[in-house]
Amino acid sequence: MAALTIHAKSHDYDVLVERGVRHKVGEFIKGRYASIFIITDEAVEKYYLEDVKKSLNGIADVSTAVVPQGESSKSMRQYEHLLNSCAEAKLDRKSLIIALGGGMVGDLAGFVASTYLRGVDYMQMPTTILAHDSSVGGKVAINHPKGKNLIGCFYNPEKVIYDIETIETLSEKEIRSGYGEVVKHAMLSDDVWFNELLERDILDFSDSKLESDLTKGIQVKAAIVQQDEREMDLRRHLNLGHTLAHAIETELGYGEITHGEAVAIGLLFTLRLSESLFNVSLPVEEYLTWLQNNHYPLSIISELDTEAIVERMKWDKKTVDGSINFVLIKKIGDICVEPVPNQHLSEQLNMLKAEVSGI
Ligand SMILES: NC(=O)c1ccc[n+]([C@@H]2O[C@H](COP(=O)([O-])OP(=O)(O)OC[C@H]3O[C@@H](n4cnc5c(N)ncnc54)[C@H](O)[C@@H]3O)[C@@H](O)[C@H]2O)c1
Ligand SMILES: O=C(O)C(=O)C[C@@H](O)[C@H](O)[C@H](O)COP(=O)(O)O
Ligand SMILES: [Zn+2]
Repeated sequence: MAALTIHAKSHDYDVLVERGVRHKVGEFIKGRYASIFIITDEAVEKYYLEDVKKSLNGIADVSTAVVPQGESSKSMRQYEHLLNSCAEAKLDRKSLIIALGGGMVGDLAGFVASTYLRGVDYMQMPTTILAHDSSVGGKVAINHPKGKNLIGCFYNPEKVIYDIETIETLSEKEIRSGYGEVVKHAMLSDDVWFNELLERDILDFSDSKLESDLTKGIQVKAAIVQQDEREMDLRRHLNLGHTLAHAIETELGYGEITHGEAVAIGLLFTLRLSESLFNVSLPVEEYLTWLQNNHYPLSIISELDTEAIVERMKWDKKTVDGSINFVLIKKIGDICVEPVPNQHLSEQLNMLKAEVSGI
């Protein structure tokens, strides 16, 4: 069991990482709330909703809402649907919303919690590898056709209860997706962890390796969000790889590529782009080999229209006055943010497309 307390401006909250902890959720909530509203998706409902409901038996009135699985549910439509469900369930300021699922559910349910009655308490119960990232730090949002997470706010959970036993039912694609954010945290951190990760087949993880990766990822994120909760400066580092990733996700249509796979590709571009700007040598070949060995969908890059992607990148939230600010890397663990001219981004994207189509 690993536990960490995040010191946020609004309140401190604990992140508990433990196998099987979904069966004990009631213990953490007892006596605090009169009613509980669990938001989940269709796939997670099938596996874990009953366990959580059982653990809340006799603790409070429990109602549930189930949204379709997939990124397209992070939408105005599902947001409105959930607000209606909150009203129908007569939730009040002594109610708790539980987000049971991956990052899609966490972002959507968190945004509902942040706006219903101008804010009710919510708890994150992540069930994917990727959600070691999304469940911590309080960014909640839905997507807009123009860009990812364009409608949202910062709203911290009361608690994060992470039952890593739930990861056993994830598909290979979702393990790959989750490791996109794990490798991002390793790049932000140090080359010991990064190099060790590159040695590994991510489908072949042991429980202890997985727990250690997730705990380290959460620690990297926690250290940053505690210093800069609202992304005035340092928190932009957590967006490493995301300017391209979000552009790809939006261009292809939400859900056509997973967020973590897009991030993994965005990180490859970031390494190449950083080399071109700083005259440094980065472990690009090693990272590319790891991506190939683990079957990340690199060929998608060659299908993209370069100018369309550059246009999409302008919707990044770090863009100021039309200038795209990119999170760049000088060496593993040494990160900076700088404006990059559109022309240079186009050239580098074309070069990466050529490189990837040749492998
Ligand atoms: N708020 C943040 O800081 C933050 C950080 C990173 C990512 N995100 C967001 O998170 C989302 C991606 O999260 P995700 O990758 O968890 O996606 P997701 O929530 O869509 O889950 C991926 C798929 O796995 C299924 N699933 C979830 N848990 C399962 C389990 N235990 N067993 C079997 N199937 C399971 C889901 O039904 C879904 O089909 C994106 O919207 C991204 O923008 C937010
Ligand atoms: O927590 C953050 O800050 C991050 O940037 C983490 C990212 O992994 C995550 O995808 C986040 O939702 C992206 O935020 P956005 O502000 O670029 O939408
Ligand atoms: Zn992300």
